[in-house]
Amino acid sequence: MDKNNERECNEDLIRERRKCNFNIEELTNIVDGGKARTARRREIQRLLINDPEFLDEIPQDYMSHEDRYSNELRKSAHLMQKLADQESGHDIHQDIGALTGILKDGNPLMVHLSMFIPAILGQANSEQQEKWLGRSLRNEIIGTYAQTELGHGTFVRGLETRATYDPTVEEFVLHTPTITATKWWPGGLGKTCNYCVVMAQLYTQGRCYGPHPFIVQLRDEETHRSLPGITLGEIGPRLGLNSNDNGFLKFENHRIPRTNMLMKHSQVLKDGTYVKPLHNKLSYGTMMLVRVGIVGACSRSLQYAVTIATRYSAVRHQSEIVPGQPEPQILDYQTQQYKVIPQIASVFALIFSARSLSKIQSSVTAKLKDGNTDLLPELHSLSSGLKALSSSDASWGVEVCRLACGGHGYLASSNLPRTYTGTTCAITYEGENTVLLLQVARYLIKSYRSIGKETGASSVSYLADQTSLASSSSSFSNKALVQAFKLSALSLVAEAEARLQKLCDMGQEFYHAWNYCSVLLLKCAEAHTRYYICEKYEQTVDSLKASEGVKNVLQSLCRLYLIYHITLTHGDFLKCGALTPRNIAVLEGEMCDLLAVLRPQAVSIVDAFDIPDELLGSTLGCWDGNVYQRLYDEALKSPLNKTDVPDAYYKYLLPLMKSSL
Ligand SMILES: CC/C=C\C/C=C\C/C=C\C/C=C\C/C=C\C/C=C\C=C\C(=O)SCCNC(=O)CCNC(=O)[C@H](O)C(C)(C)COP(=O)(O)OP(=O)(O)OC[C@H]1O[C@@H](n2cnc3c(N)ncnc32)[C@H](O)[C@@H]1OP(=O)(O)O
Ligand SMILES: Cc1cc2nc3c(=O)[nH]c(=O)nc-3n(C[C@H](O)[C@H](O)[C@H](O)COP(=O)(O)OP(=O)(O)OC[C@H]3O[C@@H](n4cnc5c(N)ncnc54)[C@H](O)[C@@H]3O)c2cc1C
Repeated sequence: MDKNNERECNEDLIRERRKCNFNIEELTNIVDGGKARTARRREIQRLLINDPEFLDEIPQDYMSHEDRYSNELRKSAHLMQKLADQESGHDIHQDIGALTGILKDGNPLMVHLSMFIPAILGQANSEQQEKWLGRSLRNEIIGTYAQTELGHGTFVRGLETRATYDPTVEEFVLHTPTITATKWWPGGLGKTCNYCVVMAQLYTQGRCYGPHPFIVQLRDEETHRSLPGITLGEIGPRLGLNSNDNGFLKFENHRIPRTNMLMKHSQVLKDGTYVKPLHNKLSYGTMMLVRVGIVGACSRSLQYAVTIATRYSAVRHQSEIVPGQPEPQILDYQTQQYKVIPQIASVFALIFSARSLSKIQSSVTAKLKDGNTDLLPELHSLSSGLKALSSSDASWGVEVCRLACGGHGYLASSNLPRTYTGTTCAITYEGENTVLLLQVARYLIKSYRSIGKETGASSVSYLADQTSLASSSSSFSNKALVQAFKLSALSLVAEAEARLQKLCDMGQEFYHAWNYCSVLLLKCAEAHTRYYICEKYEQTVDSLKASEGVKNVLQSLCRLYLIYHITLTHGDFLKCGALTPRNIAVLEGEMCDLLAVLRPQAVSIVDAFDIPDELLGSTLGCWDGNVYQRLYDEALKSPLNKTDVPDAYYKYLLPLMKSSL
């Protein structure tokens, strides 16, 4: 589609784009993280969308379960080949964002890329990397990450799969002792992978040392048949990601060499001696890495959904605002703006926090190389909190966008249902959100109780700022609003700690008291993480070197985000005295003003997300706004439309209609 050719475009969208008062390309560069990254993303996307191999013969929704898998595997394999062929040496992990949308409904190689390779990088020692990293990067072996079992997902310490060391032959014996110990869920495990990293309870010299990672060959490298002692299969249809062949796996006393235990952090020596790691949660590192990646992935899903909903809201006309006048664009309804525009603001919140988290991760990783694990707990807390809030915000945001498109949003061809099912899974995988938030709360309470001790953890240093509990501000700058978030988080942590302490003073065991306070603890974790997001948003926008137009747009979006979230949880702000009822009322009024200010820029802001139509894959969200013709054309692809009268009519309906004669 030629974006300069207005003649092909819907008139409403032409008018919207003429209202733009900022430099779209500049905003695109901010979204991508710089001009060079925009250029690189575009180059990759051009490479993909001009390739007919990525086209589906028929829409996926009309394919059988097997055909869907096969079709996505075909495209995934082609994608890997294509990226490997590029002389410019694309780093698929760096460029993962550029690939969003090319593969639909999951892809069978996703966990190979996002977990198997990172597990080798993060958990294997140098000899092991020598053996497996190159092969996995060249796709000579394809792997997954098999941790979750039928009986245990969250509680990793409760895993039942055993790896028992046999020093006589220097092998581990992998065994699945019960039905509940069956590995269940790993992406690509069913039919695609021939290797995997298995998390199993390590037994040596008669002692259990807890879950550790092992690399295990599952299938013959020539025939792809599952190896003796291994039972493998796919777990069946899911809400979404149906081409991911999530699988099950059982071991029957399956033997692997000692050197298949991933030994970067802990080791089992030939005689069976266990050498412990620097920190006992280092074996959870792969999960932490992916949690960081999920924050960015969620911002991309939301970009897709909000691009669709905003463009459609500009094209769609419905009802009337002024009696007797033509039907307005639905984007002119304030309630519609309230659905869509905060989601645009949320995209930037997630982008900026993802970047900040990535930086922290890099510095913690660098310190780990020098044997310093001091900041690991803080990274665990931040990555858990941000993974949880980004996935729940994005899932809710995508669903709001779907609802904002009325009936058409329910159609598969809008691409909103699939965007939703592809996002909501992130609430569950890589650590169920409630569970991760309770990990954040654990860290907060611990930090609160150790006020005065120097930990070097900056994200919780505010907990020591007791004076701020008394100081509600009368100013309403963005900085002042961020302070209100801080006050609200601090006050919730203080309240939860006091409640816990009171219960313990009354004789309750700490763990019972913890469970009894866990709804409040969850709120603490959410408030703390929201404060982190708001602070990064405000700081990033404030320090941004940008043109006036772009800066104004981002400042308005940031302010909308702050106010929107205050209004959603205003009780917490009132309770701690950070804001008064009058303040809240003023902010609510200002939120409506901001919606009106941002409304004329909405289409241009989502244009700045720069998602090519071929990747957006939506009848409602295309750049040209030619919504109705596309909806009609897609409907014609339904196999039911191949004949005027379907066979099922003769088989079932006709007999029913004639039965009473
Ligand atoms: C080069 C590659 C680059 C990039 C690639 C990366 C990303 C790709 C990009 C985008 C991703 C997009 C899409 C996603 C892709 C794939 C998703 C598809 C597949 C999904 C896979 C999975 O779901 S795998 C399975 C995931 N499972 C879980 O997450 C389980 C959750 N449970 C747990 O983590 C733990 O059980 C628990 C943390 C809840 C509790 O652990 P437990 O051992 O029982 O804990 P306790 O003994 O109670 O101790 C708690 C103390 O331990 C500390 N702790 C816990 N975890 C950590 C950690 N990771 N690090 C540091 N410390 C940790 C905790 O703070 C407690 O400390 P105390 O001091 O308070 O005791
Ligand atoms: C699409 C998808 C892909 C996946 N891919 C993989 C993969 O590649 N590899 C892999 O190993 N796994 C994978 N998983 C599994 C995933 O990691 C687990 O489903 C997840 O960790 C949650 O565990 P669970 O299913 O056992 O839920 P449960 O832990 O049983 O959770 C059920 C409920 O119990 C609550 N709950 C549990 N523990 C606590 C607690 N301590 N405190 C309070 N509430 C609690 C939860 O909040 C939740 O409401 C995948 C899952 C999905 C959905």
